[in-house]
Amino acid sequence: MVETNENTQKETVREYIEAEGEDRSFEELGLDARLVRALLKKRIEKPTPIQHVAIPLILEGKDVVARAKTGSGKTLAYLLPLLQKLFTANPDRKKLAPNVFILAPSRELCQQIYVEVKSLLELCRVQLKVVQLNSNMLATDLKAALVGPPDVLISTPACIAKCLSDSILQAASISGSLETLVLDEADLLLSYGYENDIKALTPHIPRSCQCLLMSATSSADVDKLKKLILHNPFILTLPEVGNRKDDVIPKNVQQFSISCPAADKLLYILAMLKLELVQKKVLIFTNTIDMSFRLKLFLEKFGIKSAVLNAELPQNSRLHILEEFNAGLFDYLIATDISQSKEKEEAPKENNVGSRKSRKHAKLKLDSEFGVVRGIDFKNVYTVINFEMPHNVAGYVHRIGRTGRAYSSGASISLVSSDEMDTFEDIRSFVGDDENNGSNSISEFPLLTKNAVESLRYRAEDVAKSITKIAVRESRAQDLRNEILNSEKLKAHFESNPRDLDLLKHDKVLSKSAPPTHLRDVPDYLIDKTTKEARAMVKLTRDAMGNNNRRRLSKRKAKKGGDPLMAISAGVSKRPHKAFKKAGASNGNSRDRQTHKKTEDAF
Ligand SMILES: Nc1ncnc2c1ncn2[C@@H]1O[C@H](COP(=O)(O)OP(=O)(O)OP(=O)(O)O)[C@@H](O)[C@H]1O
Repeated sequence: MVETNENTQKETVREYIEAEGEDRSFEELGLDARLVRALLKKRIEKPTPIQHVAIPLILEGKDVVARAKTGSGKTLAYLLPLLQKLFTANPDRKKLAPNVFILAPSRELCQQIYVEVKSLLELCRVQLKVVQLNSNMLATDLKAALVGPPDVLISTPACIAKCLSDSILQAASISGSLETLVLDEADLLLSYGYENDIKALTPHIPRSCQCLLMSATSSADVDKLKKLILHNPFILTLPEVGNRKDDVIPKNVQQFSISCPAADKLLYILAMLKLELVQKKVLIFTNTIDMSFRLKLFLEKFGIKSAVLNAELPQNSRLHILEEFNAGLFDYLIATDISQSKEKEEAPKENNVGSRKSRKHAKLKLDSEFGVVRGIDFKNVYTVINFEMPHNVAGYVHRIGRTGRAYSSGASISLVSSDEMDTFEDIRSFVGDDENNGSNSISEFPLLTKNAVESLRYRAEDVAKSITKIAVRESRAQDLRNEILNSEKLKAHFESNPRDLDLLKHDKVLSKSAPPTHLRDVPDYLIDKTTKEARAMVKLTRDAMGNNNRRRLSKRKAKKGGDPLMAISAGVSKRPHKAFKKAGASNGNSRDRQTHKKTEDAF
């Protein structure tokens, strides 16, 4: 194996960026006209920085390790050149196994990559065989899928290892045919317990195979993989996504916090959502599944419908919930991304169902926190709310990374109680909050006034009391039963109608009794002037962003059978309207005035 000389390579890349400039178009990066046209149809016009550097290097056949922040477009950075190489490959070359393996840590991610590849191929009108395999498939189905063989195989390392050990894939065929190997979300693969599966594959990776490692964070695990698989890679850690810790959160995400007692969190989130002080769509994080159901039940009493997403749900349901949320069929998704051994919520390996192997690894438990959401491209999420704070900085970075994807903007609001203050301080210092320096990365959320909160206290506390532990447990069990039934229906249905999103709804009301009508609307006399102004401003921005049209548009497209994901991206302008800048919000509080400018930019 050639010794990796990272320093030399880093220098080369830096020189490369400086020499080539940073504002080249996709054509200028050497991309095929069909791919450029396909991107335009997806409203993707200019490369992101990681694409800017990675695409030409991958086209040249270099091994690449790319580290770029969440939402920076890493998937297209490798997919575009990889497809282009397949477009121009000699069709008569020897092929006994797929030419390209794309390995990702979860089935959700495999599915996401698969959908992206299929849509690019459809738009390019190029016929390539792409398959997505998972370990739960029967050996006969795996064999049938590999007949051909396909050009691109998207899977988890566990499934590849299974195919090898069951002789569904022949080691010699891989050695003779594999041209490109991608390890996506490489920082997760080892911590998800895939080390042995990857080691089963490595001896069969031919020396000529181009290897690409994509990750959002650097870690000892990425280094280990690098040594295991790569020869002399280009290490891409772009200056703008460099090692400085304050670079980790995308600049287009405005971060806010609200300090409040733990017991008041339901009240605070109710005030934010009910008074429409945050921009939709909203992704809300809780630390336990029980809390997500408590929150869902609480919000639905006030007429706010939401869906829950967690590692306990069957795979098909999880994929379907994601699809519906991405298509804009509901605006509030409550996700639980932290596994609680107490609750047996392990989320390891591809299907996030606890396994013996995974439970052995304490390290896995820590990293499996991100099993449900890490790397998932939630479309058009504007606001991420930490209803409960993540347990560490990495959790924060990955949660916040679900908004502000690519060139879009977003906001995050963290509800911080006194017992979460230590973690919050760690996060603040990590993201570069330094009061002494006058820099303030996480500001106090300025739109929610004390009056607004207090106006809802009586109702909120009354309703919160009615949501007992038993009610939460029953709802959780009910939802799981529903989703298991759904999952079977979905499986059958998706086989014949892969794009039909309207079959099942995931944001349905769980309470046995209908929400009381008097809680649905907040009477006008309860809302003070400042809150009304803030709400008007958020509404104005929403209108300007076209968010109100999104729902209608996506539903219409979904009914027609069009690609709902594309329908959204085509329908939404991600830029706030100028008019918004003119609208103001002030609650008379001087600290709020200080952050006012920042809020204008954010919303
Ligand atoms: N050049 C571009 N211009 C605009 N949007 C883009 C561009 N490239 C990718 N996107 C969009 O940005 C979003 C995020 O891309 P992607 O999922 O590849 O990010 P990522 O870097 O893999 O993030 P993560 O580390 O969280 O997985 C996707 O919706 C993608 O379609």
